[in-house]
Amino acid sequence: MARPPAGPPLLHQDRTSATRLIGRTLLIGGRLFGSRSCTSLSGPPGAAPVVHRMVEAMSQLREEKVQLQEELAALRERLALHDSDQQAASTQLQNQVENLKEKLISQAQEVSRLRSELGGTDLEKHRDLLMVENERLRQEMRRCEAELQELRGKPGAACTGCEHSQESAQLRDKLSQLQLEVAENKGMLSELNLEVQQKTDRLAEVELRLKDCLAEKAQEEERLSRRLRDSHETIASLRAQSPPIKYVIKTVEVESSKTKQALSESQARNQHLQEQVAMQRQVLKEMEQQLQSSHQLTAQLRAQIAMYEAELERAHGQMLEEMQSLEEDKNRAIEEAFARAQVEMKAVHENLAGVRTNLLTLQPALRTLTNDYNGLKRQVRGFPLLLQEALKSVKAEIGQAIEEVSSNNQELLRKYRRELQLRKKCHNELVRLKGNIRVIARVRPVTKEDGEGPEATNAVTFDPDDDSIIHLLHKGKPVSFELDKVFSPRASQQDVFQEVQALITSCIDGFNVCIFAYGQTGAGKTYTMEGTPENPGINQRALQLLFSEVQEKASDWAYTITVSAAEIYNEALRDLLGQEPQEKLEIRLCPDGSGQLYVPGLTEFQVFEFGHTNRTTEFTNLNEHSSRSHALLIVTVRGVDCSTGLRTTGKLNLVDLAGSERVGKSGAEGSRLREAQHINKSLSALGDVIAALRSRQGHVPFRNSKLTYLLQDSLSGDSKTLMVVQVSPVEKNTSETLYSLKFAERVRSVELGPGSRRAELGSWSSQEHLEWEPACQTPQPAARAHSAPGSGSTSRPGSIRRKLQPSA
Ligand SMILES: Nc1ncnc2c1ncn2[C@@H]1O[C@H](COP(=O)(O)OP(=O)(O)OP(=O)(O)O)[C@@H](O)[C@H]1O
Repeated sequence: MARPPAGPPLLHQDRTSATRLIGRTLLIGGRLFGSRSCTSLSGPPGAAPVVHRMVEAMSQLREEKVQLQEELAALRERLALHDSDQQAASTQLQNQVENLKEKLISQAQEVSRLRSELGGTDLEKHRDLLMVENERLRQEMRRCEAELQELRGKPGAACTGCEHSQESAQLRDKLSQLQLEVAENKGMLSELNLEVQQKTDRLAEVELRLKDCLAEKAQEEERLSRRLRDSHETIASLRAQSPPIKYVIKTVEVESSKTKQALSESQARNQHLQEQVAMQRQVLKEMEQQLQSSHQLTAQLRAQIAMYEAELERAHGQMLEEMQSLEEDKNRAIEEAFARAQVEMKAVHENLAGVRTNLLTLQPALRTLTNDYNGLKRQVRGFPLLLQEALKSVKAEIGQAIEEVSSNNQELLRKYRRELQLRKKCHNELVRLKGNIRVIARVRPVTKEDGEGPEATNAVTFDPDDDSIIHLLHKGKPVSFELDKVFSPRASQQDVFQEVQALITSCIDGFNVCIFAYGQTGAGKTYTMEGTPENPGINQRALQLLFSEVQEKASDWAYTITVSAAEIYNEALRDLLGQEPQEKLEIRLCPDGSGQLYVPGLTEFQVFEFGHTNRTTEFTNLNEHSSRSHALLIVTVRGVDCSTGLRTTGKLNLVDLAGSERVGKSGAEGSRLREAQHINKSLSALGDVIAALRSRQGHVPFRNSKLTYLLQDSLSGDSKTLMVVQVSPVEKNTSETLYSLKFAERVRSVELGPGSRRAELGSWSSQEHLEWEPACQTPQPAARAHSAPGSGSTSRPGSIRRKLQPSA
């Protein structure tokens, strides 16, 4: 029988063929046993048919026997084939196990080789080397430090100065640099140590795993070989037992499949182990690379250390050289110094000899000096006493000097005041000569009409050293004005009159004089000009003065004083002493061609009596008795020198102007408004005249108002003019005060020219002649020049202003 070709001992193929075999065997068995049972049951008792059937059965059995024999042969053949397959498979397994063993052995060898090559020994060696290197560097450092210390301690080092210290500093720098590098090396060493430790640990782990793998492999191997042995035994026993072959074949087939499965498992495990080995190899390779880089690093470090050592060596050499040169310098310097010292010593010795001889000659001088010193000492002891006496005398001298100085000061002050007076006089004289309008200011006291509160506070101050200065605080701003004289609220009527009396008396000498009071309503104009019965003002005092002056001169001069009183109310001039006070008067030029003005029909009283109170006053919001008209008191003094016949005429105009309040502020309306408008118009006309006079214009607009027309004589060159600007001190009136003071300053700068005296020999002018008879020729008491109702001696002095009833 031909054996089937030995195929690959694959488990799958074997399993299918074995299954087919078992199936056929069972089929054959079935028939076999089936036919047997049939034979035993169906034997007929007849001969022929029975024999026939038996023969048939026999032949059938023979066929079947042949068939079975063939099948058995085939089975045997197949069994032999199976045996050879199994043998091949086991051989293959054995080969595989052998291979694995070899591989394991080689791996173990490789591991041991790696261990021997790269393992702990080399790394440890490397580490040891680094440690040794480190130790050597430390020793080097210590040696450098010791040298440095030694250099510092050397005596010559101190005198070498800054060069040595620079060298030392350099060395110190190098040393610190080396220390730094050693520290870095130390760090790297510790890192390497750590790395080596990690690698050693990993290697031990790999070894352990390899050992485990080997043990597993050995176990597996043993198990497989045991099974193989079992399989062999089974096969042998199968071979020995051929009759129950079917069962055995089946068992073998089952066993064979299990074996195959185990084989495949062991192959898979083998695969896994191989992968692990490959991985371990990879790890080992990486470790090798790391070790390589560590080697390189170590080599670099070594090179650096060698470089530093060389540098240190060089620095050390340099330092030694420097020290040597310094030592030489020092020795040289010492020698030079020594030589110099010897020379100097010699010179000193020589000097000493000279000094000794000098000393001998100086001894007598010293003796005298000692005597002097003793004398001085005695003097010094007595010095405090001397000093005290000197101080006393000096103090006395100083006291005397101070007294002298203070008396001098007093004298100077007196002189200064005198000079001041003189200056004033000179100024006044200058003013007179220049014909300036003199301007004085008078500040009234705060009255209860001013009210209370911040509006009634004082806004005017004075200069204590200069009585011509007035300060005004207007809206928080201080403004100063300089006038000819400023009277504070404390000034009396007499004080003010004293200032103007010289001016008044000059009209006895034939001068025209004009005094007018200007200012805001309620600022005190009437008070200054008229005053009160108890405390009269300029008007009354002027008349009194004139009368007393005239009386004093009565022996040589015959004087006549006449008085007229007029008011300008709403631009109408009215006679306050006439019979018809409502009659309007006109101002005319004198027909004598003198250019003088006169008022025809104006009542003129001779003697010592004057004006009745026919002055227009009215209530306003500002002043209960506010004057709404300009009031004029005209005093004419005519004199004749009894011996020479010289005649003089002086006119004194005393004007109390109406209040310069603003229309809006006064709250006036109707007839009061008209009054205010007229007053303002006349005052602005006065301003225009002043402006024209200041700027020396050819035309002065005197005729623009009755007031300026009437005052034309007083405001032109023939007259001596004085303005009293009345000032309210309170805060609420500062705007008006400012305006008044500005106007006053403007008026002050007007130059009218020196006043001229009206004196002439011969007759009076026709007008005067008509009105006056000289007292020398017919001496009589005061006589009326012009008849007027109510004439006669009205000796009661009083206000020349009259009061009109509000309804008038
Ligand atoms: N120097 C002063 N001492 C005391 N009282 C004064 C002084 N000056 C003015 N007065 C008082 O102030 C008030 C106003 O004064 P006065 O009537 O003279 O003002 P005025 O300027 O004439 O007013 P108007 O323009 O309205 O006539 C009066 O009561 C007056 O007595």
